[in-house]
Amino acid sequence: MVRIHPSILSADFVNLERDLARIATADGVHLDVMDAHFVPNLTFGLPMVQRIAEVTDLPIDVHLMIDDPDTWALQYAIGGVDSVTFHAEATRDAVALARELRARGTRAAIAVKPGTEVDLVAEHLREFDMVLIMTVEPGFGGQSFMPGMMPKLETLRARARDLGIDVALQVDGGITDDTLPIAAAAGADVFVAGSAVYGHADPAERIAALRAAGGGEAVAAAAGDAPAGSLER
Ligand SMILES: O=C(CO)[C@H](O)[C@H](O)COP(=O)(O)O
Ligand SMILES: [Co+2]
Repeated sequence: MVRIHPSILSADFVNLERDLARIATADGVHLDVMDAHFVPNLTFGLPMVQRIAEVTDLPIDVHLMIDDPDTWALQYAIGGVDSVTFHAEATRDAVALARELRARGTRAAIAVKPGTEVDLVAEHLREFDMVLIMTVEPGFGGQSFMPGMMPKLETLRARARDLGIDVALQVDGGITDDTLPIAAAAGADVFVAGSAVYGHADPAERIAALRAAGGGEAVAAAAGDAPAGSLER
């Protein structure tokens, strides 16, 4: 299954409601929260996520690139937010945080930067609904895909198979028509795309093209399907 989650990082923040409407055929929307500490960039925080949740029916996938998610991540477990992703590198107790998120009805996801191994994540894979393998250094859109991250996906997909669990594997950074099939072959099933969607005149056409590149059928989460969420446990 190929799920496309456009990142609004490359959208027009002044015309965000319009740009959200343009990706209505996507499977979810990816919101990059950056604090200028964990990453060298600053985007937006909870008020913006709350407002976006009011105007879109798409399942929201919040990617927290912030220090101290143990303290802040639970704030994002609000209506309309399907999953909250925190970084392994910034979290004191990832298992405890994942359990708290799940207890609040939000899917829990853990992200790893390119330099972080996935051994510990693999060890506790049952605790997470999704693992985000960063295929660029977090902080900015428009960077080049790092194919060297593919063994991490293969390791986690094999581990999930061994455990008999269905965990979503997301990739984020440099996803295009050319790189999506590489990540899909390695085991990814949720694909974040910022510039490959919003860097073009017709985002809906780009979503369809990315799905086709993954060999996936159009599985658009039409408005009204949102409660089903974009990630299946
Ligand atoms: O988390 C991110 C950056 O840290 C973004 O989600 C990602 O970079 C999307 O942008 P693009 O598809 O243009 O690479
Ligand atoms: Co992201």
